[in-house]
Amino acid sequence: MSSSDPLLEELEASGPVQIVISDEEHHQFSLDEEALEQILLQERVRDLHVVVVSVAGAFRKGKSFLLDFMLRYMYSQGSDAWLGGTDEPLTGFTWRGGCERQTTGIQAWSHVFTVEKPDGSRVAVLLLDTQGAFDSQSTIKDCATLFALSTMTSSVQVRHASRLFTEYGRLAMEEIYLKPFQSLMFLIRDWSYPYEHAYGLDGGNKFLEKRLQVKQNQHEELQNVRKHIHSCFSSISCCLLPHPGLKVATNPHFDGRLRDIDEEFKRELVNLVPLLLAPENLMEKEISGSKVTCRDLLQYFRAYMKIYQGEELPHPKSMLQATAEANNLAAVAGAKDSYSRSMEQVCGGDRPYMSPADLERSHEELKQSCVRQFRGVKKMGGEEFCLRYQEQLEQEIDEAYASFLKHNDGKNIFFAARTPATLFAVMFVMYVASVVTGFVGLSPAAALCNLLMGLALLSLCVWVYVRYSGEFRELGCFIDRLAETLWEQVRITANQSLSVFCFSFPHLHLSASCTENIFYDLSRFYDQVRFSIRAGQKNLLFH
Ligand SMILES: Nc1nc2c(ncn2[C@@H]2O[C@H](COP(=O)(O)OP(=O)(O)OP(=O)(O)O)[C@@H](O)[C@H]2O)c(=O)[nH]1
Ligand SMILES: [Mg+2]
Repeated sequence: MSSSDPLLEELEASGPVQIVISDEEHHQFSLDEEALEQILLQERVRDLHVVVVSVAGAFRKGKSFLLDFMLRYMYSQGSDAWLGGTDEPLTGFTWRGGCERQTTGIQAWSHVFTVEKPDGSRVAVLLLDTQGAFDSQSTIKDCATLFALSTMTSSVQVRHASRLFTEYGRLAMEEIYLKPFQSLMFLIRDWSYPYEHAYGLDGGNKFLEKRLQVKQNQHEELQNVRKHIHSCFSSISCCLLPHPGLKVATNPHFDGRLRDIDEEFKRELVNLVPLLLAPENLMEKEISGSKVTCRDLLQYFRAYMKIYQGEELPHPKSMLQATAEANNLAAVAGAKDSYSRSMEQVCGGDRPYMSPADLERSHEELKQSCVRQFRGVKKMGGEEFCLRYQEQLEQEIDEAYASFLKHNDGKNIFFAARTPATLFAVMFVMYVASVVTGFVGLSPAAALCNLLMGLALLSLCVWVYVRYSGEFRELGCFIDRLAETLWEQVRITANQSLSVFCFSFPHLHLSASCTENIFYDLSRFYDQVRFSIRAGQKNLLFH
């Protein structure tokens, strides 16, 4: 790869990006949409299905530390030596020792990895780090918001045991009959009882099974959590990790190098990370049964963030509503993007001028196919809800068409020459008028005509200068508008005269619509003829 390779440059510049910002004072969170857009809307990944891996849990437990090993795995692209050199400091998401919290809000790794799965599909992998819960500065609502956000947006969440959000999942469940969350992995660190349950996934799963058993003598609430957690997540697992050693936990100068980490911990880490990130284990984010692309994920973030900005914790129903809304918005965005891309190919910047009728025909065809695409996406919220978004899509497509049309008009050489042509015409008419009026002795009228001719000439000079230099563009637009108004006036007057003419000579068989907009209809007529010839229907020519 050369150093000017954009992917290489992006890799070199990659780092943690704050996507959810926490306002400490007001206990509010806000989404940095621009930052998230820059990550998720990169051309390389925006249409790929996304795997979102997040690590959440109590504060100061080593979440960012673990994520940095995940980053090493992702960057090594399947190499066996992914864990790194013995003296390499651990970098990536910022981590440190001590008892003061480090990560706030939600951070994403700016580089979205692309991985080919064994079935040949390419997926995008996004890594998220979240603020730790239960620190002294956050309220219960803060913790709940962040947990819920990362649970709702990730396909695999690694976290310490918590029961806070299983309730959300359960209530949403009642209405959609699908498991609302995907994969949850409890990670239990500093496990001290390997003689009862061995380190790793097997021991962890056995431990979890035992813990999730419902017993009659348990408190009802605990029983409920145990019952419901399985109905909320498609898969739940547990992994037990050994203590990483005293240097990791207590040495203030520890910089993450492998030399200072216990062998046993490293051994388990080598097993754990591929369980989450190996191509065959990657799990795409799904919402209501359909896989989500990076572009869709942006909509979900926006929708969820909106409902978490209120004073209260949102009701599960509004979470469901937000999901349905985002679901539909994502389908709108996907369909509109298909429309814009196809139209770009038909009449984009580098394509030559196209006749308005051909353009309209392509627009209608593409609009139909994009609406079909929208309707084909599995969506939540019912038919009526979906119709609202279909209308929005149609409106957005029409708006995009209007700008494509304008752009296309701009490529028409006659359209571009309209202003100077009009000004020339004004000058010519005024010149003739001044000669005639001068000849019959109406000298004030002749002077007025001369003045108008001079003004038209001045406008023409200014217009040429503006077009050439790109300065005083406002003035240029004003002259364009003035010329257009004049042109339109002349056109309307000409049409009206033509109507009167047709009315007086009906045997000419000029249609009524033709008199309304003769120029446009003539071009349509011409296109129709051309189209008919192309279709081999030569008889249409004589209609
Ligand atoms: N005991 C123990 N310490 C660990 C483990 N993993 C990392 N640490 C240490 O935990 C400390 C905190 O690590 P971070 O990754 O910053 O923790 P965090 O959970 O991201 O912290 P916040 O962002 O503040 O919530 C560091 O000093 C790590 O060396 C572990 O498995 N066990
Ligand atoms: Mg952290």
